Amino acid sequence: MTVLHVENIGGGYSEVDILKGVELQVSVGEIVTVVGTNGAGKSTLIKAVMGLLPRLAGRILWEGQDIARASTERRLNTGIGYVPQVANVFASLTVHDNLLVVQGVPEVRRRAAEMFELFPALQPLAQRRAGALSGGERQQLAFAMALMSRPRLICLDEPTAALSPALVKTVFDQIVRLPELGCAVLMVEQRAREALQISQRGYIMDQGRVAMSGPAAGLLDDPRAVELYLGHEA
Ligand SMILES: Nc1ncnc2c1ncn2[C@@H]1O[C@H](COP(=O)(O)OP(=O)(O)OP(=O)(O)O)[C@@H](O)[C@H]1O
Repeated sequence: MTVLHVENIGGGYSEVDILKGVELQVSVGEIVTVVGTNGAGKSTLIKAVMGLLPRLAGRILWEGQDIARASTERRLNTGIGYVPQVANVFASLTVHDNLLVVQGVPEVRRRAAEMFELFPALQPLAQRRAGALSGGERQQLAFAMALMSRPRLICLDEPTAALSPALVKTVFDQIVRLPELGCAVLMVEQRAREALQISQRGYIMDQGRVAMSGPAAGLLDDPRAVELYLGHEA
């Protein structure tokens, strides 16, 4: 069952179109990855889904309702979670307080306790200021904050950016578990091969358009996708 249907969207930050007729779907239980060339519009697509793009044409159907003109707050409240690439935690607050300040969460202390079970590495850091976390710890906190409201879809903007190879694995391992929690994933990633390896389906973007799409395993095996966009296995 499709939960998110991005229907032929266009738009951008000014009068120049960055997205040009992008079509994309995410179903229940899926991990869907968007990869592609630098500047292709991958992060812009995530911003469009979250209502953060100044100019947008087309429809974004969330569980059948068009949310293309809804506020970001409403999208968050209707079950879409978001982990931005930067500025994704409050540096001056403790880890625990970062979880407690998430808006509109019932039984917030109990949910925060659940997050410490889900991300055990955060438990001993509960009283540390988030500004003093490592990159990987901070990313786990950002995930935990997004999961506090039990979203049915989470949008991740380059979740492994600036992480060491060991931490990249930890973060991808966390992402793989999200569908089991009832949360589908739409992720934009520079680490194209690794991200597709944990995904059911993928989209390859080039200059604001979807150049190729399909089952992730098929894209990883496609000579044209490998040659133009994914590179050969290391
Ligand atoms: N806030 C902004 N204002 C104006 N133009 C922007 C803004 N953010 C991005 N752009 C432009 O939009 C285009 C697409 O950027 P975007 O960040 O979506 O690409 P991307 O595919 O995520 O790239 P990368 O893989 O390099 O992160 C680029 O030309 C970029 O310069």
